[in-house]
Amino acid sequence: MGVLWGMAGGLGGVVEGMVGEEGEGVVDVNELYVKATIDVTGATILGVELGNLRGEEEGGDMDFLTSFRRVFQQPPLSALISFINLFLPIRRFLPIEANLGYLRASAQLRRMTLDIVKNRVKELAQPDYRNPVSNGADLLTMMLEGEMSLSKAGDKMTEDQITNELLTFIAAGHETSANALLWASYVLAVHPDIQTRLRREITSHFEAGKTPTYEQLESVVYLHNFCREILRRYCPALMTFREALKDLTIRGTFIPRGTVLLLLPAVASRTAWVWGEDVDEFKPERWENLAGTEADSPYAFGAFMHGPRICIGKQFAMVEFKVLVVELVTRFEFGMTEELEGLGGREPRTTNPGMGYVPAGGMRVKFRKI
Ligand code: HEM
Repeated sequence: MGVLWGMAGGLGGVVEGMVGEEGEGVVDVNELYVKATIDVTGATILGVELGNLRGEEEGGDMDFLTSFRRVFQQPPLSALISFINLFLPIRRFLPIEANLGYLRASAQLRRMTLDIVKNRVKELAQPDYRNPVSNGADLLTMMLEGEMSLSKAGDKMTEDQITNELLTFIAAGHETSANALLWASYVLAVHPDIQTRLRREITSHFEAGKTPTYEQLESVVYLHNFCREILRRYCPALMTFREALKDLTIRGTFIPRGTVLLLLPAVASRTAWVWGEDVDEFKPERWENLAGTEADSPYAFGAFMHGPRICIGKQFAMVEFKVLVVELVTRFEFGMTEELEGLGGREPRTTNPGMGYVPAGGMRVKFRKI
């Protein structure tokens, strides 16, 4: 929790710097939140300080960040190749720079992550070592400590396997969280009533000047409902895959064994016969009165999916999301830019194709220091 609050404070500080002396300004939250969640990923998954949010010139591991961004924030052509590659493995054969640059960056990112793993193994062999970034509470340190407690060599993961796991967490853990925060900022800007209530509920639960505990954070029911409603209405991960392990029939359609199914978690979360006719409205209070199919079925809310492949970072993601929302909403008022006002109540267009639910032209929101 301490690491997360520290990172949230850093984000608040950067926004404060952006709004300057006047205390008010327009901020491109897309770029900003991706930077913030990359830094959270660095600290909590790897136990390293990436310094992305502070700005490249002020330090941080630039080589790591450059390859990280090249892989996870791909330019449009590279993103299109990645999308096609999900269905047709073209990455291995395509000799164009958009593809080759991506392949080089991914190989470099892998090498650097493996180096971090190897270094941490050496660091942990020192008797008094304590990771200074995460205080020992990062995933890599915890995995290695777990491995060290295993007695049989055959039970242990190799450094390569650990690296693969870490890369999966890095890939899955930052953009989804950044998208959730982006849509939260949009909703706060366009619904001042929700913003006021959220701020009031938060401040009434926390002691001024003291870092809230996990229990205090979890006790703010409206915050919990607000965050779940964001994830329902603006489901950040658009798609995931499953393979049918046996022949089956779903609602009259026969699906042979081996079929790869594309699942769209957002569909259940935006279906009127599940959630009711007000499915498209943003209503945090709907979570207080769940009564129909949405209450009966655990599958109604699909943001993290279900079953053995459910998002393993779900609990962490919820805490991270809440901490960042608390930090921002208690330090700033959110308002609409002329651009958002010009949409006349319509939502910004989103990218297509894409793996995430992201506004096509980015998202700019007005921040005013409280
Ligand atoms: C609001 C934020 C997030 C959302 C909406 C989200 C959603 C998802 C979804 C839909 C999946 C696919 C699950 C499936 O196929 O059944 C997934 C997988 C995964 N998520 Fe998240 N996620 C979020 C944040 C995070 C964070 C912060 C982490 C890491 C700390 C994380 C780690 C993972 C991992 C490792 C997987 C792969 C699991 C596997 O392949 O078995 N996620 N996530």
